[in-house]
This record gives sequence, structure tokens and C-alpha cells, in this order.
Amino acid sequence: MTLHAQEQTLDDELTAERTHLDTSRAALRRMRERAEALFATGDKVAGDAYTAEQLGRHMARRVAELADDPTTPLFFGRLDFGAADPDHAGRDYHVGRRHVTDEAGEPLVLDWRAPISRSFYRASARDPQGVAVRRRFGFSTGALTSFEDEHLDRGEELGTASRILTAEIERPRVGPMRDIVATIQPEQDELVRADLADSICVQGAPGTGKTAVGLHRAAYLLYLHRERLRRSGVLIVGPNRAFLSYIAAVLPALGEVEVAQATVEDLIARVPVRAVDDPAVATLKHDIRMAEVLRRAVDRHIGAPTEPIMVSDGSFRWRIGVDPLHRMVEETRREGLPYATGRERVLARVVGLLQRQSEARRAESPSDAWLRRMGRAKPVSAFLDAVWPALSPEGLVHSLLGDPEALAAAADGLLNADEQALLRAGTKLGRTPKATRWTTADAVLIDEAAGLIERPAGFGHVVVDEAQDLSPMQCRAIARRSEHGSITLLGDLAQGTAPWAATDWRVSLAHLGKPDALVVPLSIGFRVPAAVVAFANRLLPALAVDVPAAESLRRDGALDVRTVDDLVAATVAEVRAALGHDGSVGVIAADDAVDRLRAALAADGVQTATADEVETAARVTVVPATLVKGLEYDHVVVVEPAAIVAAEPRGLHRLYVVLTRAVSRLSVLHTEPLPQPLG
Ligand SMILES: Nc1ncnc2c1ncn2[C@@H]1O[C@H](COP(=O)(O)OP(=O)(O)OP(=O)(O)O)[C@@H](O)[C@H]1O
Repeated sequence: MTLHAQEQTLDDELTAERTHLDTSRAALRRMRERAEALFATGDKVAGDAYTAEQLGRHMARRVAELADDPTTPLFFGRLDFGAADPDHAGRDYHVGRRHVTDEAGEPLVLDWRAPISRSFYRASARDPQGVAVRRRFGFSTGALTSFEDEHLDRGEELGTASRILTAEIERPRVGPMRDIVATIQPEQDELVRADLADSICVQGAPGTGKTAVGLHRAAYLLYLHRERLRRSGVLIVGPNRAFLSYIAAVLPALGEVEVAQATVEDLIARVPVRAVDDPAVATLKHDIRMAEVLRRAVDRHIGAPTEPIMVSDGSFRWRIGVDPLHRMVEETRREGLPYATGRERVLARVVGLLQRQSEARRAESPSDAWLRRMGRAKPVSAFLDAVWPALSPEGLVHSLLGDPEALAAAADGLLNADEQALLRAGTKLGRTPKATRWTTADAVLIDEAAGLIERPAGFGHVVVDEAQDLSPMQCRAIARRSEHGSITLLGDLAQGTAPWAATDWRVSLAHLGKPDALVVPLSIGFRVPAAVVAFANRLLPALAVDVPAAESLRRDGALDVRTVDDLVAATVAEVRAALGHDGSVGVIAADDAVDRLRAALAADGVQTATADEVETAARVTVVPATLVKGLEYDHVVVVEPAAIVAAEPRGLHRLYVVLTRAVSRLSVLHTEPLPQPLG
């Protein structure tokens, strides 16, 4: 074929693909219109209000799921199956964000999560999985501009040399995080498609796609186990609100509109947090030993019966002796139920014994009303309140921390006298739980107590991001909510900044109740350019963690480390220069320097946003170092690393996080010498 003929063929193919895109978009529009029409008439077809409401909710969800964003491609790949494949021989499939079918129900686009689509991510020249040609499409704001073929049947494979993959990775970043469905890599795909039953832990250096993997796994599991997970729920846990707003758009863009997102603090918010603990006190409250202290504190409320129960019932008098009561309480205690369930069980057993006496005497079964009356009888309530009193989580923690004797008894052999004193002195208790100014660490204790008293409802799957910063007690809070589900734990030990940061995933996994979860490394970096990674990696030996180093896919990018005379003026000048390029600009500084920098930029006419304003028109964001975890900006300006390190005990880890936020360019401005490992 002549060059000209080849070009002509390519042009024709591109035209055919564009036509397929138009057809698919029209079909999606029809699907949505049909869903909207059903939504509008839903209450007329439904027999009753409840069904109407259910149907309405279902249809509203369906309409939302079928939303089409014209700026994102509806499909991004195509698989041509060779003659050898028994099921799909000679067929081709377009792979996209969701199923699109024509009027006859024939697929125009296959959902990326469908079983066939798997080969789009996993087929290789060595293992073509029946695929003859894999095609990737290049898009520019929704318009199909190019494609790239790999003839796997001829041993052709581009891997990470794909031009379209490279363009996607090197795309200047703006605004919130986007999905990566078009370019999920094989090692990522393996995690995304892991079984619902499997809990996994992903250790990955900055920018290896951990967050992306977690979100796509949630979407994948929802596709495969829609009904089950809709009932039990999927939860994404992130480090702070700024991070959650940054990732909030990814799942809806994939058609998943019902995933809960929360910080651990949101999850356990039973009491308002109105005070801050001293770091030493907070660390102690987050210590795993507190779980046993609280367990004992709850257990101590179960007493031994000392008197029989006597209940008058008309002309009868029922009596349960101390011995059977004793046996009943011990038996219930041994069952290891949540405390409140145990209390109900004891009550039910007492009423059961009364019922048997009554049946023996009256030779008939008592009515429900009779059973309720017995359950509320004064002597029964008095017995229950003495032997198994009702407890509230905040009441329990309040009395534990406010009563030296109770604390000493519960903490005996677990916390030494100094630690007990620290707990007591460090907590400013009010007269009542309500009047107490609780801290975030107190909220963790209260949640633990609540979990002992009453099991919380769990989720079917929980994705935990930046998990290296979870304390043992926070891990337990998540464990309680995923007891019957699975988890995806994502993190990087090198980025641990909390005083209790994890140093061994096995320990975290044990606290999370998933000791057997697989720990899988991700090692290819998609965010940070190689030169920047090399600079940040100089910190690694000082971080005292054992993690595999990442290899950056990005050969582009720029690093500029500069001593300056005037930090503020230099920052303003650097931001001005950065605005000459495409993409977002993130200025990251020690928390106490942020206001000054914002003011200086404003005075110079540069509009700035805060970290949680992801949909803003401002291209420049000024972020305190403690809030930047998980975020990325195209050009990052780091202001005075020494001050970032000096601000907290694990300052070097914080600096490692800060230096790894840049997608294209990193500027480091300093007046003080750089922290040791960098200097
Ligand atoms: N397969 C991929 N194709 C294209 N882009 C990708 C891919 N994987 C990750 N990325 C991009 O790389 C960047 C980093 O991804 P992500 O935030 O998920 O990394 P991370 O490991 O969670 O980083 P951190 O440790 O800093 O939180 C994002 O912009 C993401 O979209």
C-alpha cells in the first residue's frame, strides 16, 4: 500500500469511529430520555406510595447514572477478536465508561467493567486473550482525534510507550481528580478487579495511583455486586475534606452516584469535638491498649445478683432465686454479645423464667401484653439496673476518665500510674458528658465504647485512603464497620505524619480485623517527574520505613531549587511565572505562613483558592503543608522546607509528602538551609 493509501485508510477508519461515537451518544441520549420519561410517570404506574418512592429513587439514580459529559469520551478503546477466540471470533467491541445499547439492545459500547473489557487492560503480546488488535483512542475535549493500534496477534505491544497513555499522564492538571478508566495499567487492573471477598492493602509510593485504584475498585465492585452493595453500602474514607472534595467527582463520572465518602472523624462523630488534646494525651488515647481498658470498663458494669427477684402478678407471686439469676448472668456474659444486646438477653431470660412459672401454674401461655408487663415490672427493672445497667458510650468514657478508681481498675496492668495520671489530667471533663469539651481522640474512645455496647451497621466494602496515618484505635473503628465486608487499604508508610503512623502494614491489618489481607506494592509513578522523585527520594533514608522505591514514568518535568532573599516576593514572582504555563499552581508552605502568602498574592492581583475549593476559577491554590496529602498540582511552589520540617515531630515525612505533589514542575524556594538530607 502506498503511503497515501495508508493515510486514506486511517482517515476512513477515523471517520468510521467518529460515526460510531455519534451513534453511541445518540443512543445514550435515548436511554436517558426513556429513563427520564419513566421517572416522570413513575408515581402513576406504581401501586402505592412506598413503591412509587422506591421506583422514583431508582429512576432518579438511573437518570443520574446515564448522564453524559460531552467533554469526556464515551469510549476510549476497541478490542478486535481474532478468529481463534471461540466466543467472540471476528467481533469487535468498543470499551467505554458505561454500557450503551442501540434500539435493538445490541451493545454499541461495553462498560469497562464487563468481563470482556478485562482484556483491554490485561491482554498482552505474550497472552493476547483472543484479542487480535487493541485500539486506544485519543480525545481532545470530547472529540475523537486519533487512535493507536497494537496488533497483539503479531506480537506488537506498546505498554507504557503508548503515545496516548503518555499524553494522558503528561496532561497538565487542573481542577478535581479524574477517572483513569482509559489507561488503567495491568498491575492496577489486577487490584481493581480483585474479588469482593478479598481485602487488600496497597503500598505505593506517591503518585503510583493508589487513590485511583481504590476508587475504580469501588466502581468495579458496584458493577459486579450491584444489589448486594447497594444494600450494605460502599464507603470511601479519606484524610480530610479537601481530599474528599478533590476526589468527589471521580465515581459520579463513572456513573456511581451512591458511594459514601467520609473522614474517620465524620464516621465516629457521636459527640461534638470542641477541644484539642495535648499530643502526648492524644497518642495515649489512640493507643491500642485503650481498647482493652474500655472493654474492662464496660465489663465491670456487669454485677453479681445478690437478691432474688419477686414479682406480684394479681393473686400470684413469682420468684427467681439468686442462683439461677447468677447462672443466667454468667451465661450471658460468656456469650460475648455487645453489652446492650446482653442486657436485652438477660431481660428476655428473666421474663422467660417468669413465663414458665406462670404456665406451670395457669396451664396456659401468657399473652404478649403479659410478657411486656413482666418485662417492665419494677423488681425486674431494678434487678436489671443493678446487675446489667444501661450504658451510654459517652457516659462510660466520662465516668472512666473522671473516676480514678474506675480507671485504675480498668487499666490495671495495662497503663502505669503515670499514664493513668496523664489521661486524667489531660482530659477536661465537664460535670456531665454533655458539658464536656471532647477532643477528636475522645471521640475515638467513645466510638470504641459504642462498639462494645452496640455493634454499628457495617459496609459491604470500605476503601481507606492514606491509611498509614490511622491510629490503632481508628483502625478498630473502621474494623467495626467492615466486619462482614472487605476493605481496600491504600497508603504509603513513607508519608506517615501522624504520631501513631503505621510502620508495618501487618499491624494495621490486624487492627482492622483483616490480618490475612494481601499486601501488594505499586511501583510505577504516574504523577511526579523522575527528577522530582529523585530529589524527594533523598529524604527516604531518614524516614525510617521499609518501602520499595518508585520508578517514575515521567521523563519530562522540571525541578528548580533556589535560595532567595525575600520569600514572599520570590513566591509571588514564581507564581506569576508559573501562570504563563497551562495547569494548576499549588503554593505549599508551613501552616503558619499561608495567610501571609495569600495576602501577598492577593495584593499582587493573583486570585487564590483554598485546598477544598476544587471547582474554582482560580488557578492558584495556597495550601498549608498539613492539608496537601493526596492532592496534586501541575506546578508546585514549595516555600521554605525548613519551616515545614520544624513545624511538627514528623516534619521530614511531611516534607516528603509536600515534595511529591507536582505533576510537571516543582520550585523550591528557601532562605534557610535545606533540611539535612536535601542539602
Ligand atoms: N493508569 C493511569 N493512567 C493515567 N493516569 C494515572 C494512572 N494511574 C494514576 N494516574 C494519575 O497519577 C496521579 C496520581 O494518582 P493517585 O493520586 O491515585 O496516586 P496515589 O498513589 O494515591 O498518590 P499519593 O501517595 O500521593 O496519595 C493522578 O493524577 C492519577 O490520575
